[in-house]
Amino acid sequence: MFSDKNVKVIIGLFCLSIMAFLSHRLGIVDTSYPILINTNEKPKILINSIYVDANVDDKQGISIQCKLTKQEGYNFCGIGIPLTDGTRNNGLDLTKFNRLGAIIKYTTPSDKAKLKITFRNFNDTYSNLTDTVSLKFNSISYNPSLHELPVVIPFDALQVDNWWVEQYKVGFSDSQVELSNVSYLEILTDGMHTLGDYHIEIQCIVLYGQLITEANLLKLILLIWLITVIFLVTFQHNILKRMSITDSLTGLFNRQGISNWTNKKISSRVNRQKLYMFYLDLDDFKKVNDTYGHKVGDQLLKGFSQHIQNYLDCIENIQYSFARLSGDEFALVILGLKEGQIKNFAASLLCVWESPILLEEHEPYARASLGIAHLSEEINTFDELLARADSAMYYAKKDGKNRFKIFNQTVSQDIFFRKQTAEKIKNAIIQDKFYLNFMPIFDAKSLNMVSVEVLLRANDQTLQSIGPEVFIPIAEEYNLIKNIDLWVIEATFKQIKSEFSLLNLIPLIFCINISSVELHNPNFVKKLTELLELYQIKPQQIELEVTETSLVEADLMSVSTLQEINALGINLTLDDFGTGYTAFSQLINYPVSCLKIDKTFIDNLNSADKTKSTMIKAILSIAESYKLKTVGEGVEYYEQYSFLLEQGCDMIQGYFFCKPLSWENLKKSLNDPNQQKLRQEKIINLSKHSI
Ligand SMILES: Nc1nc2c(ncn2[C@@H]2O[C@H](COP(=O)(O)OP(=O)(O)OP(=O)(O)O)[C@@H](O)[C@H]2O)c(=O)[nH]1
Repeated sequence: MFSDKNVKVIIGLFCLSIMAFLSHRLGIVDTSYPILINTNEKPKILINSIYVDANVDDKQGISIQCKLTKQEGYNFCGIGIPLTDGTRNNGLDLTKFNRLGAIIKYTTPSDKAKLKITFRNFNDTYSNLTDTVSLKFNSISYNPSLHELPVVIPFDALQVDNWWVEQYKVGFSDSQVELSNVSYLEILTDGMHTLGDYHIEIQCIVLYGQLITEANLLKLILLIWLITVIFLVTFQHNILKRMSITDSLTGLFNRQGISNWTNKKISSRVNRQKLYMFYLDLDDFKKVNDTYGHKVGDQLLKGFSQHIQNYLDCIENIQYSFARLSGDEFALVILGLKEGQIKNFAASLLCVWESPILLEEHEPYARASLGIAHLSEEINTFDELLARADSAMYYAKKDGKNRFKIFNQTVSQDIFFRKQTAEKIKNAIIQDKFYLNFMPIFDAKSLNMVSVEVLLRANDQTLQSIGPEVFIPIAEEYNLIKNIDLWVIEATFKQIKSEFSLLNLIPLIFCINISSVELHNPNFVKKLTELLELYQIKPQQIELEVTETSLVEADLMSVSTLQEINALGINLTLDDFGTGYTAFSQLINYPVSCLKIDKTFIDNLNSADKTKSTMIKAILSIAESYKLKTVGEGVEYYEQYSFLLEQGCDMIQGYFFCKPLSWENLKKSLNDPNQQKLRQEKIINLSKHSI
């Protein structure tokens, strides 16, 4: 619970407490008060009998000479030392002292004679200035001949004189020793039982005490501990509270912080119409991490947030809250902009990070997509507002990134559509409404069918009408793709098993597409292995296709998953090759055995622009040098086929030879020996025409 700093404070305080206690015990905080030096009042002779003569000499210390001439009644003689000017509440407070040290020489006719020391305390409840005897007698009697000099008398040994208690009829509470307002110190013979000379010579009387009593010191230490602990707990609580709303990397608010801020503004209902939420997501931030490393990525996030903050601080008449939500996602809530200003503001925000962000060694560019949502009447919480801005941002990304999109009716309808589609996908999985089609792939030279790409189809009408190119990305967005991938793999394996003998005679490879999320799914390879065993499928019968774009990140996990798949004996194809950013030299890092040239290159082969054909030539030549097989997909015309054949493409896939087949038609095609011949004849005929 406590931070290192707090632990240090506690340890420090503990040491100080011990030191204070030990110092107290060792007397370092002791104090003393020499009475004879500090009093200006004249000592007084105290006697109670006409048979006693006394005279005082106060030149060196104070001494008194008494002579008892006749023994009758109780006789005493001594010195009274006034400690005050005699006014009622002007006595000494001796409570901070705990002992008295005295050098008093006492000469008597008998060595049994005792000396009495009395502190006289004034207390309004029983004392009267006109009757000095009414001052309480806090006394001790001792025999000086039994003690070495100086004698030390602890105050604990003082007692209130009994005769005084009885004479003044004081109650229990007042018959205790009391030293808070001491007016006199008396040093007397405690009775004079033998005739003769009594001599009291007071050389020195010192009161000893401590600046603070042990009990008070302990109380003080306890109080300091209490205050410190309360302070530390409050301090710690504030730190934790602050941490709980702060992003540690950028120092901005985190999601909780901006949520609190925004919800307060929403509930205050002031200026609602001027509150806008901006959802910012950096574009292609993964690439920054991959190219420069996470440390630079972190610096970029900091630099980016600083750029925006600096910009916002220059804008007058707005209130804002800016937060990092997670990863490369930020939220900005602005209060004070009018509707007409929003587009300009968003456009200027996009310019803020146009210049490169200067880091120690690199100068990476930050680009971001913005989603904007306005606080309308039907929105009551931060989360609702954020969800809208997030959806709008999603569209800004889809439209090409580095732009802004304001949440509107179209966005809202599209979200509704996507949610509904996701629901349908879920139901289709549960109700087994998917089925498979098979797209043949032919050897470019022999035109023999060597493999088929497994295609997912849905029985559900809506899914059928929108097609897999729309519903598969939605399945990815709603995290349903893993279920679909496994469904396709298992369904394919079941079909292969059902035609075991046919597929034993005609070796055909089934190419199955898997989503990029499987490359980060630690259970995928295990599940794949289980299914291979369950349906007794030979790994050589299967090929898995991953899109090139899923490998852009080139992270270690993707590569290691690919290696594990490869180790099972399953070959890998890089699908849609040419659309991603894979440098050709990177191909060596991926354990793939085949490249599938993206359809967009083949579609545009006939155009005047020769960049596509140049690209195909480059891909084919690099594949040859890396000893990778190649497939040209989306071949629809003879010219496309002949170009690919001429350039050395190994396999061809496309409507030119065959459309996707159902399982039944695939079987028929496999069983028909004339099919290959027909394809060859088609080529021969078309080649004659083209000459
Ligand atoms: N350096 C750094 N990277 C992070 C941090 N948190 C998340 N990331 C990475 O940020 C990247 C976020 O990527 P995405 O937003 O999904 O993808 P993108 O590359 O920005 O692509 P688009 O958003 O589609 O433009 C991931 O690679 C995360 O691993 C962080 O604290 N520091």
